[in-house]
Amino acid sequence: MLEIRHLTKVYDDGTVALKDVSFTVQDGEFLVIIGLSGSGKSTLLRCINRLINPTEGEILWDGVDVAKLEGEELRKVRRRIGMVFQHFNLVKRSSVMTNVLSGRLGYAATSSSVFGRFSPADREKARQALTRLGILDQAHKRASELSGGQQQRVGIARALMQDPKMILADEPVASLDPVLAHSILQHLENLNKVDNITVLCSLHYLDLVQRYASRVIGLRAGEIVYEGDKADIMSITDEQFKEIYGQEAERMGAGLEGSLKKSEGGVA
Ligand SMILES: Nc1ncnc2c1ncn2[C@@H]1O[C@H](COP(=O)(O)OP(=O)(O)OP(=O)(O)O)[C@@H](O)[C@H]1O
Repeated sequence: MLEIRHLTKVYDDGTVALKDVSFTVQDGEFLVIIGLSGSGKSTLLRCINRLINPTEGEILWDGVDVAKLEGEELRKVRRRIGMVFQHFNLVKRSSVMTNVLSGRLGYAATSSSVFGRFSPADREKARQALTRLGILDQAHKRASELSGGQQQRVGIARALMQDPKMILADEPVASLDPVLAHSILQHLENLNKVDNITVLCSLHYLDLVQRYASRVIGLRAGEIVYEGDKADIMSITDEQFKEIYGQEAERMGAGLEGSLKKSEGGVA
């Protein structure tokens, strides 16, 4: 279980990005975070794995306060938290395989992996991850040669190499078209349902929120202004969604489900 208690982040320039944020995430949830641009979604996700250091508050993960960890203890916790980024964050000139293997670096006992000598077991694990994401045939291409949807699948395969207990996905489909967005979210849903990996994901289309979230929190100016479970999400109106999200809120469009069968990455 993840318990965020009174989390506050004030950046060096005085910007208050999170203000006394508290919520709990049970293991196995698919929590979606919604909120306008600038509302604090990225800051919140990045505080949880300490890519950003919170100013105040606790991040209790199975009772351990991640906000207080340092050194080896922080490294051990971090390697169980996969991260998926809007712009994929791949090393574009490296191969897909190398990018996926890099997800294993947190487990490296020596520096050998840094120089490209991953163990046969790690390589097999990477092949399995790529197979699961449907892109094993791309393994030896440069990451830059892949389409956006394929690159995001590499990003998920890389996260999978960490044997994550939790995945933080920061606007993972914001750079993708609707069909690819569903394909990527289906992969995350598959990891959530089949492997019981907790997912925390920021999204901004109501259709996607309703389709994938088991629970939603809404942020506005760094504060939680909405919390809803599956039933609440399904009954939310466009007007209510706009109240939380602002006028930018929109639907991706009807009739997508039918076209998914043809998409390149549906988890059939
Ligand atoms: N390094 C930083 N230094 C100062 N202010 C920052 C920094 N990073 C983010 N902010 C500010 O903190 C607030 C929250 O930003 P954050 O990126 O977390 O929001 P967000 O909801 O993820 O927005 P977006 O969807 O645009 O990424 C914004 O006002 C932003 O300008």
